[in-house]
Amino acid sequence: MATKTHEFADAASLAQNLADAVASVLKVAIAERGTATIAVSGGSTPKRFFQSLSAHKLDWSKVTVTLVDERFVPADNPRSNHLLVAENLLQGEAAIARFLPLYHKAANADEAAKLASHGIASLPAPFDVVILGMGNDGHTASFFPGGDRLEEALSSDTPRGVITMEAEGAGETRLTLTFSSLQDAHFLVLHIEGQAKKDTLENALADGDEKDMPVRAVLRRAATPVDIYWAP
Ligand SMILES: O=C(O)[C@H](O)[C@@H](O)[C@H](O)[C@H](O)COP(=O)(O)O
Repeated sequence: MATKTHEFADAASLAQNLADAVASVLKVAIAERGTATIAVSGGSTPKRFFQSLSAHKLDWSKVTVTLVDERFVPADNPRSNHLLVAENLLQGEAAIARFLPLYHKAANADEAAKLASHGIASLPAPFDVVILGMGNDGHTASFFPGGDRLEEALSSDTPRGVITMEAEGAGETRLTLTFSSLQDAHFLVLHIEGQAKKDTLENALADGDEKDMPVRAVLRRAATPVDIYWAP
């Protein structure tokens, strides 16, 4: 279990420091490869970080932004992670970045997941940056406890790509990157805030089954050491 924790006095300084670190990784990727990729999570936590990152001066025309997971809803739905990213990250300097959606207007979520997988497969692997969040139930991405395809999503044998996930705590049907898609990112971040999430993390770092707290799969088995960013 390789993790490094970065604690900050408040959310604003976390957002600025994480944005600085991510921008540095993206710049190196662009310098070395001519392109850069970042997969981000939704939820309420990352909004300030997105806004800080969007102000960074780098060649955003060389950056592809995608999602770690998405609700199976169109981008005009208030629950859409695409909408959250469009309104908070794809602004300012970052407005010209390419966005690769997971949601597609398809007959069903499985068809949308297949289309999303094709899109992800078109990107160089591994991701340069993956930003994960965590729920107080120990989910990350859309790896929810009790998820109908949780075992498949977490299996190292499941190829890179996007699969659907149904779970009691998930609300709509989800589209999620598989564990193998995100676990070897060059910069793998778990961004959490508040004491409740810190307590949940301590629980996740203790013994227990991955199925009960799926974030354990990332904390225990990710090829890349996880950088945990936390503020009260
Ligand atoms: O689509 C989502 O909601 C996210 O990908 C999800 O995994 C999120 O990171 C956690 O649920 C934490 O959400 P909060 O930041 O709102 O606590």
